[in-house]
Amino acid sequence: MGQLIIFEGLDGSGKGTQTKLTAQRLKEQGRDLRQITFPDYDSESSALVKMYLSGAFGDKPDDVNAYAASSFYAVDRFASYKTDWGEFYREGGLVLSDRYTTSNAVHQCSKLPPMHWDGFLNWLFDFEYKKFGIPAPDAVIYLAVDPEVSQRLITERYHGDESKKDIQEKDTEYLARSRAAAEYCARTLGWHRIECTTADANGAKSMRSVEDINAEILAELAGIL
Ligand SMILES: Cc1cn([C@H]2C[C@H](O)[C@@H](COP(=O)(O)O)O2)c(=O)[nH]c1=O
Repeated sequence: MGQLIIFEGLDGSGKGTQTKLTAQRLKEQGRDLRQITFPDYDSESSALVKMYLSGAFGDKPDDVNAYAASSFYAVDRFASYKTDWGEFYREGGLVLSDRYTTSNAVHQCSKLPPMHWDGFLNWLFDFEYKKFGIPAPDAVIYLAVDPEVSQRLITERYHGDESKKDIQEKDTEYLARSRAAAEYCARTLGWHRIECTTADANGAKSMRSVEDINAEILAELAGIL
């Protein structure tokens, strides 16, 4: 079996950028690897995910319960494993993924009261890793960002056009609950937490530089790969 490393974080945490940069740096060091990302929007397997995110089942994330929404994303992952990277992984390859089952852990957990989180997480990992049979990650790099900073980054990404946000991005209360769930998962599931926000002398918060964050990620991975 190969190794599977996940990059996780809330929307606007820079996961995509860090996954790409880490892949590039590891390739420069001579590592052969595959880089994947979820949802797999280019594949038909993401049809249900697209319907859900565009509001076909209701315009609030809570209109689709944690278990049903998780199954849409799980099917997308199963298809990608079977048709794209499974063989490479089974033959010993290194796979870096921008989001994975861990995104269901963060974003779907948050639809449930905290007392049900452990039960949901047990169900989720059994469902995806045991019943579906896709691999469990070897390590999860969790990019922690102050919610105020990540909201600013999401708005900038869409140039202030709120209508471009998907139903999860629009719901600020849901995002706050997702942050709580992410911190809980990082703490209880042994994720490697990288603090991506810094504050200046006046307390103004901003993101650390991409290179600075990446150097910390590479140092973490040096102990894993
Ligand atoms: C991959 C994945 C994403 N999500 C959520 C996170 C985002 O709010 C949303 C869309 O992902 P994106 O922002 O990376 O395009 O889907 C899950 O809830 N479970 C998953 O397994």
